[in-house]
Amino acid sequence: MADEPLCVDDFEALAHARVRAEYWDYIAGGAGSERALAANRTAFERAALRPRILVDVSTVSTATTLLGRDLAGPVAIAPTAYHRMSHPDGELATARGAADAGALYITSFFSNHTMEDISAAAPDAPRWLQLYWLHDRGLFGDVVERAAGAGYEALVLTVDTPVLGLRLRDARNSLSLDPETIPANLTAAPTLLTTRTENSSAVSAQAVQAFDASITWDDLAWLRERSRLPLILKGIVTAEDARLALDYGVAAIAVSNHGGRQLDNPIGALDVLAEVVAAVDGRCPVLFDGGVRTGHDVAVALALGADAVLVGRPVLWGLAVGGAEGVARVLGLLRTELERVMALIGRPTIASIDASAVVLR
Ligand SMILES: Cc1cc2nc3c(=O)[nH]c(=O)nc-3n(C[C@H](O)[C@H](O)[C@H](O)COP(=O)(O)O)c2cc1C
Ligand SMILES: CCCCCCC(=O)C(=O)O
Repeated sequence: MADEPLCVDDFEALAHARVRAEYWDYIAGGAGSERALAANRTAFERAALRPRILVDVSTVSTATTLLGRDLAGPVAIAPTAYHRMSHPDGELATARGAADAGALYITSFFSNHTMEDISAAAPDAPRWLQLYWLHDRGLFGDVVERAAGAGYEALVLTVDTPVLGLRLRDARNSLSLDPETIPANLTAAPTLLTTRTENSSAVSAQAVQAFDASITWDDLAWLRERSRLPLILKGIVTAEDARLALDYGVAAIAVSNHGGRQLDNPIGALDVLAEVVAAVDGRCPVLFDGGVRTGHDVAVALALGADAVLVGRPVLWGLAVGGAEGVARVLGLLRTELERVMALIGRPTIASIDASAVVLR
C-alpha cells in the first residue's frame, strides 16, 4: 500500500488529513513563537549514538521495569487531553492500543471519558493518572481519591502549568470545543466546562477557570493525605527542582517542557535532561518527553540517563489514523525501531544503553 505508514512521521501526515483544522492546530501547536517546540526536535540533531561492534545482539530485549511494573519497553504514552478530537472512541481506543502494545498509558485528567471507563477498556494494563491541581479542592480531592480504586497505579502531577502557555494558533482560531470533547472527569463542575469564547481559546478559558496557580511544594502533603499512590512530578527542567522533588519524596520525575506548549524557550527538553539526571543521581527514575519520534531518539534519551520516555503527539496521530490499532502501531513502530538501533549500537538490553552510547556534538 502506497501510504502504509512506515515510521512515526508518516502517521503525522495521514493524521493531519483526518483531524479538523482547529483541533489539529491545538494538537500540533506550541507556545508563542513555537521556539521550544522546534528546539525539542533540533536538540536530537546534536546527539549522536556511538556504536560498539562485535557484541552478541542475536537477542535484543527492550523489556524494562518502572516503579515495580514490568513493561514491554521504555516507551510510554504521555498524558494528552481531549482524545475525541482525534478519534470518536477517544481514550477508550488509546487504552486498548496501549494494552495491545504492552505500554504504560498516563491518562490525562482532561480526558473525554471518565477515568473509570478508560480503565474498564483495558483492565489489566499499566496505567497512571495525570493531575492538574484544581481551584475546586472538593472536586480535585474526589478525583485523587477515586484513582486507586479505578486501577491507576500512580499519580502524575503536572507542575509546569500554573497557567496555560500562550497558544497563538488556538487564540487566532477562537478554538471552541464540541460537546463530545468535554472533560468527563469534571462534569460535576459545569462552570469549568466552557466550550466557546469570543476571540480566544475555550481550552485557555477552561484553564483559567480550573487551575489553581497558588500551589507550592508544601501543598503536596495535602495530596498525599488523599492517596497513597506513588507521586510523580511532570515538568521538571532544573537540577534545583529535581533536588527539591526528591526532598519531598517523589517516586519519579518527568523531565518535560510540555511538548513546547508552555514557555516559549529556545532550549529543547533534551538539553536539560543531563542536568536533572545528574541531580537525581539514581535516587528515583527519570522519565523524559519532548520530540521523541524514532527509536534512535528513544536510545539517545536513555543514554542521557532517562529510564523511560513518553510520547505525546505521535500517539494522537496513531489514534486519528487507526483508533486503537493506530495507537498500537505507533508504539510498535517505536519499539521495533529501538530494537534495531540497539542491535546496531551493540547494546542488547535497556540497562546496557549507558552514557558511553551517546555523544553530544
Ligand atoms: C494535544 C496535547 C495535549 C496535552 N495535554 C496534556 C495534559 O493534559 N496533561 C499534561 O501533563 N500534559 C499534556 N500535554 C503534554 C504531553 O504530556 C507531553 O509533555 C508532550 O506532548 C511531549 O511532547 P511530544 O508531543 O513532542 O511527544 C499535552 C500535549 C499535547 C500535544
Ligand atoms: C483546562 C484544560 C486544559 C487542558 C490542558 C491540556 C494540556 O496540557 C495542553 O498542553 O493542552
